Amino acid sequence: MTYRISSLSAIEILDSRSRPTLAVTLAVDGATQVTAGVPSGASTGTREAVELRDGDKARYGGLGVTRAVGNVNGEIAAAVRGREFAGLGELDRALIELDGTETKSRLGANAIVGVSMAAARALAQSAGVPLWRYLTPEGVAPRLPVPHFNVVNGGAHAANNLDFQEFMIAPLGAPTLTEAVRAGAEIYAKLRGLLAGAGHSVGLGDEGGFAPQIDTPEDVLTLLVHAIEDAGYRAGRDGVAIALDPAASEFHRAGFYQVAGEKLSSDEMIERYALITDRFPVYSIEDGLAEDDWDGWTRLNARLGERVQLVGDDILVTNPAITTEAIAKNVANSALIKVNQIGTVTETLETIRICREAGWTQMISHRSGETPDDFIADLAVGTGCGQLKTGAPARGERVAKYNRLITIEAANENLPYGLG
Ligand SMILES: O=C(O)[C@@H](CO)OP(=O)(O)O
Ligand SMILES: [Mg+2]
Repeated sequence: MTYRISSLSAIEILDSRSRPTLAVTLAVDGATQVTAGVPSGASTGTREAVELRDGDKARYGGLGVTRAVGNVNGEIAAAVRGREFAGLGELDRALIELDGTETKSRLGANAIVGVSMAAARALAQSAGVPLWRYLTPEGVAPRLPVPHFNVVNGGAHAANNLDFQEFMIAPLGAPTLTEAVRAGAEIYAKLRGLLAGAGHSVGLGDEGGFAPQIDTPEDVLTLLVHAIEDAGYRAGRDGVAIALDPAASEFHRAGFYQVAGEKLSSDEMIERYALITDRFPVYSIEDGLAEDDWDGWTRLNARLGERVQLVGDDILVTNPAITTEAIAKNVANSALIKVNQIGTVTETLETIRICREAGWTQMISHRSGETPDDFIADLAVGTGCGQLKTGAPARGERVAKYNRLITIEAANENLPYGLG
């Protein structure tokens, strides 16, 4: 079966950080139009596909995306509208070829990923199946992922507080997705009370988590365990576990990891994580070391990889070739998956496949700049990877994804929940 893109256009809208991004609208074979909102990161890996921004300081301080919008409405639409495609893979390959650069910098990864996401949605619609089912690879069993609620925000996602970027609670032991969301919301409420009671700010960071002025990651973890237990849950893998994303590239300066006033070598940082995972129910650490510290990553994986999930984000950037190299070098045991880091849905699915076949786990992820688009909820269910991180259980653009998971669960009682 083939299909034709009958309409394709884009406009500039705002993301959750009040920065411009794209909404791409597309239809196939004259059917109803669908839209995709393009996400955008703040702590980006240097090898990510490149977002095209206008650079015109007079508009949005240079962050406008009218050139990327123009590329969708102009060159991309001219190249793909009316043309026959056998499927999403063929369209994505055409977009990659049209762009012609390694990093999608000519037309913009933000332009290309919006077209790719909208096309996937339109194809699911024309096949008469939910998006998650359309995205399910052959031979893979879909499942509802463990939501990873980022309840304390630091690093590049909040002003002047913690060095570690994300402290997430993950209800691994919840019986269902809906109960996992309830646990997340109840613990979030308890945490607000604990923070306020201790005189901390309960202002929010970019991903809806609290952004208190607390010095050390260990102090935050102590509070989190309290919040989990006060809410009536068990802290640990059989209840509610904790996942970290220190986003260490951001505090790796002059060859040292600079945490809470200390200057740590790679090996000292690794030992700090060993202590943290001994003391607290931390089951997963993403970007524990910097993206250019591959040797450190290998030692981290040798030291903790047997008992802790070590997730590569900035170091892998959802890139199939880099991920393949990282697997060969044994630098981690898990990959963070962000559609806009690589720029097409097809390449994203390819990176997921590579991980699955190597026995690496995968966690689907939002960006710190989001729209209410809930594409990634379906991607997480369809690929059966068992993990999704999409911020706190607060703020509309984050809650949209969790609510989408609840809706999928309600309509599909037989879908299993959990890591798998
Ligand atoms: O580091 C991360 O994992 C992401 C999402 O939480 O942040 P950003 O989108 O800013 O890169
Ligand atoms: Mg990260």
